Parts: sequence; structure tokens; C-alpha cells
Amino acid sequence: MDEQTLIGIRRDLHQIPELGFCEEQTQQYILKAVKQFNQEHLTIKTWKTGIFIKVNGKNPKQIIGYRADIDGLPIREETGFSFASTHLGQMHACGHDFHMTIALGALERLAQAPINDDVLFIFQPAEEGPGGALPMIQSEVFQDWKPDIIFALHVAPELPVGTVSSKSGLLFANTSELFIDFKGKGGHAAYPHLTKDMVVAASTFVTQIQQIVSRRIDPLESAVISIGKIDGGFVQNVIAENARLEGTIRTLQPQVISTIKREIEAFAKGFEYSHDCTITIDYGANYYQVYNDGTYVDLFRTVVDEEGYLFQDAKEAMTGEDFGYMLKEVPGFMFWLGVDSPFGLHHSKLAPDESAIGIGVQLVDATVRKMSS
Ligand SMILES: CC(=O)N[C@@H](CCC[C@H](N)C(=O)O)C(=O)O
Repeated sequence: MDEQTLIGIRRDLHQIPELGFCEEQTQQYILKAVKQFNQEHLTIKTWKTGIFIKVNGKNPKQIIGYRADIDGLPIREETGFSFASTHLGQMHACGHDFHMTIALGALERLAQAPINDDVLFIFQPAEEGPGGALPMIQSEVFQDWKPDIIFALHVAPELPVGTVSSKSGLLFANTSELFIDFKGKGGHAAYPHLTKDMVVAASTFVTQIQQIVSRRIDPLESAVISIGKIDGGFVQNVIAENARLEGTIRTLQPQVISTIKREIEAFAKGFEYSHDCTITIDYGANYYQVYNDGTYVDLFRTVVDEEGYLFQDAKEAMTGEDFGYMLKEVPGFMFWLGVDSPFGLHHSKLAPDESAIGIGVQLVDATVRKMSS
């Protein structure tokens, strides 16, 4: 596929972002795009809103897996692009439109010129939540077509186009979502002493739990607690009976997540007493760390060099990725693809440079071929 066709696909996909497990339009778009490819060597199976596509090899000794995530985020786009999201309040603000396009580009090349081994393309729903990788791994299709090696990429806005980055070992953090509901007693804003104000309780809670990271966790064991959303009350002169916090916990060691959860629960008990309220905690989706196999990172480094691009050693990031579950089952790696955007991941103005798409396709294709040689 030429660059203009790839950019066209990316722009089409950019216009139809859908949240986790609602990616029906996206799934249909991908299936339709794949219909244009040489069908001779393809076997296609859908799974919920995801898709497995196997390019049957000429003399297969192994299955090489490549995964692309397909969901968008609940963010109102502010890019001003002519091809901006047509789904109000939803946006491909994490580059999954790039991820899908690159996978389609590499798939088209392999469908046209298959290698000896089988190559399994996995279009995975719900990476941003509630997590599609784990149930997809448990599916019959994955178990039947279980890859021997697997890899994936993620766009990196802070890296220039032509630079990629990865590392052996830990790349992405362990994560847990965090949802906390406060219930107190509402009332007239003029009589706070007759109420249990949940806006005060929840906002104090947000600042207090930051002490868990600074005072309860070994400074050598990094952790993040971020609250991204606060809800509470209805009107300016009524004290709120209910409030809700939504956030995420990130740690570099899996066991530190449990420590943080225990500490949050202890803080909650104290708050129930001091604010005379009830607090309910739900941890939503939990993702396992992304841990790269050094052998394949080294192989990839060689491919990047041979293809004429720049490989930069990565640092661990506090981003989460349920691809970590796939790497727990199957050896492989993940890498960052430079897309040079002035606005970062999860920003309403994320504007990745489309000239990185062709580089992604070339690197995925070349990596698969190298893994098979
Ligand atoms: C690459 C990336 O940005 N991934 C997301 C994964 C979200 C996991 C889950 N919804 C959570 O917030 O814990 C990220 O936010 O890192």
C-alpha cells in the first residue's frame, strides 16, 4: 500500500473512535479493508469486537504474533483536523488509529508475499479499559493459534519520526484503576454543621492519599496515584451528599500495587470515621507490567539498524498496557515508535506525524521476516 492509502486509512479510522468493547464500526472497517488484500493465504476470525487474522505461511514452524489495539478514549477532540472524530466526546488520543493502520499495512505486505512461518495479526479491543488482552488470550482462537513470539508498538509523541525506542526487561508499569464512592449527608449550604459534606471529604482524600506515595512507599520503588476525575454535588448552594473519585495506580513492581491498595483502604477507614460517611472502593481493571524479552529487543535493534532508523534505549514508563498479559504468556517485546507530536498521549490535541506510519509498516514487516529467518 502506498503512503497516501495508509494515510487515508488512518484518517478514516481517526473519525470513528469507539470505546472499549464498542468497536463495532472499527471492526467492520478493518474487515472491509482486509477484503481488498490478497485472500489466498488469510484465515480470519472475529472475537467480540476484535479480530484475529492469520497469514498462513509457506512452510510454518512457528506462529509470529503482532498485536494492535483498536479502541478510542472518552476525550473531546480539539485538534481542528478536517478528519476529526465524528463521535462526539470520543477520540483516538492514544494513537490506536496509527496502530491499526500500521498493522493493516504490514498485513497487506505479508498477504501479498507470505513468509515460511504463520503470522497472526491481533486487532484487540478495550486496551484503555476494561482490558481486552486477558479475555482475548483466554479465547479459543488465541489458544488454537497461540503465537510462539509476539510483539507490538506504541506511538511516542516525544520522539522524532525515524527514532524508535525500547529496552530489555520492564518497559511499562503495573496498573490498577481506582473508583471511590463517598456517601454522607446533603443539606443547605448555609448549615454545614448539619451535613456530612462529601465534596470536602473527597477533595481532602485526593490530597491526603498523595502521602501514600511519599510516606508509605520505599522511594526506590516508584509509584503514582493519579485522580483524573472528581464528581460531586448538583448545585452551588447545596452541600453534596455524594462524591466520586476516578483514578489510577501505577507501580514498577507488581507487589507494590497491593501495598498501595491496602494503604488507600486504611485512609478510607479513617475518613469514614472523621467525615462520618461511607466509602466504597472498586479497583476496576488491573494490567500486568510490560516485560520485554531481551533476545527479541536485540533482534529488533538489528532490524532498526538495517532499515536505516535510529534505535534509542528506553526508560521504564508509568504507562500501562494490557499487552503485558500477552507478554506474560508468550515471549516478545513492545517498542515505542516516534511520531513527534507537540501534544502528548491522552491529550485532546494529539497530532502524530503521519510520515511515521510508513516507517511503522516497514519495521513491523521487517521484524516479522527477521524473526522467521
Ligand atoms: C498506553 C496507555 O496510555 N495506556 C493506558 C492504559 C489504561 C489502563 C487503565 N484504564 C488504567 O487507567 O489503569 C494508560 O493510561 O496508561
